Amino acid sequence: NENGEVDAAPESNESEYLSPVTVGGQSLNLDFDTGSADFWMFSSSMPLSQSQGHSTFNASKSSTWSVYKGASWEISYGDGSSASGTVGFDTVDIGGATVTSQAVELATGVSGSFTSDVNNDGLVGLGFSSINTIQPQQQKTFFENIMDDLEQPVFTADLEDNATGSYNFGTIDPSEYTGDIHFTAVDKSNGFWEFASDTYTVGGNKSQCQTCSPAIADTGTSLVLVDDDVAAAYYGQVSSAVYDSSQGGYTYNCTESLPTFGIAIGSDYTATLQGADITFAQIDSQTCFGGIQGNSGGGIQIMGDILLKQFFAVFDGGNETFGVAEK
Ligand SMILES: CC1CCN(C(=N)N)CC1
Ligand SMILES: CC1CCN(C(=N)N)CC1
Repeated sequence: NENGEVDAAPESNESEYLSPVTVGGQSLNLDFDTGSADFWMFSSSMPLSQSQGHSTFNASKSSTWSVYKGASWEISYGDGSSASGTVGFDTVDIGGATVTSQAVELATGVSGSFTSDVNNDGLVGLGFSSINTIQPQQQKTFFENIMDDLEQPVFTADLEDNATGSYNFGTIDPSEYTGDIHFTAVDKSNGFWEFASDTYTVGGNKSQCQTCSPAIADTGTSLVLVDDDVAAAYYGQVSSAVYDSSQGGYTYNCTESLPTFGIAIGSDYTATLQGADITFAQIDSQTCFGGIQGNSGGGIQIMGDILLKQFFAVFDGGNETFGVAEK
């Protein structure tokens, strides 16, 4: 088996987690993103104005690189950022787990938010390859390529609050969680680790959903984005909360003690966040920005890092399930 384990280091404002990956002998810090399926890196063939401050991959320095002639890719993300470029194949090693011919996408252009995000040298998409953007032929993700060689066809995410956590490929490490892992079935038809989430709790009081959009487990999104009626119900219990369109979400007085928030993971477990773990950022001396926000009617609920970092998360490619445990 080819199990592998790497650190997941939180970026300064905990907006993302970065992990060291070796491609053709070159090491870069990449953002593992279960909400997408493209593996791409900043490259030496980008304008310096876009790559300054980043590590870049130089295909001509890799003895194992091969070009995917005529192929290209182009992706845009929920936050409006985007990237595009060319494609090749190389040996990818993530903490000892190795794929000898991984489709690797080299950026020839990225949007401003990637250039300014200097710790992020690219992404490892860990969603399903039905949403990979490579043309003329979609290519498999690192996990899809290695899954059958792993001890178990799983990867786990132990993201931490203000500390370095880890991603593990091939094993579920019992030292990383307590109690039971609560699994739910995954519907991969949209390319995400998607599951039903039909109830929620605010301050311990359970409510039935109204919009009831399916949820995805998404390591590449910072916040928890719930249906707008759920966000309104939550902040309705926070006396100083207002929807501040200039900030793009709900803000409140940082001195408030926030109610707990729970979200169903499938039909028999509610993942509950403590009030103290819900604030995402302080935006001025008195005002805080919530880690729970509405999805603007997006039709999907996104369980991002604000939630994932409070739990141990298991992505099971064999059973096509997703599970969380306390830790
Ligand atoms: C549905 C969206 C969730 C956020 N995204 C992502 N993590 N790459 C994009 C897709
Ligand atoms: C999936 C996300 C990764 C980080 N992003 C960024 N640096 N602009 C946004 C997309």
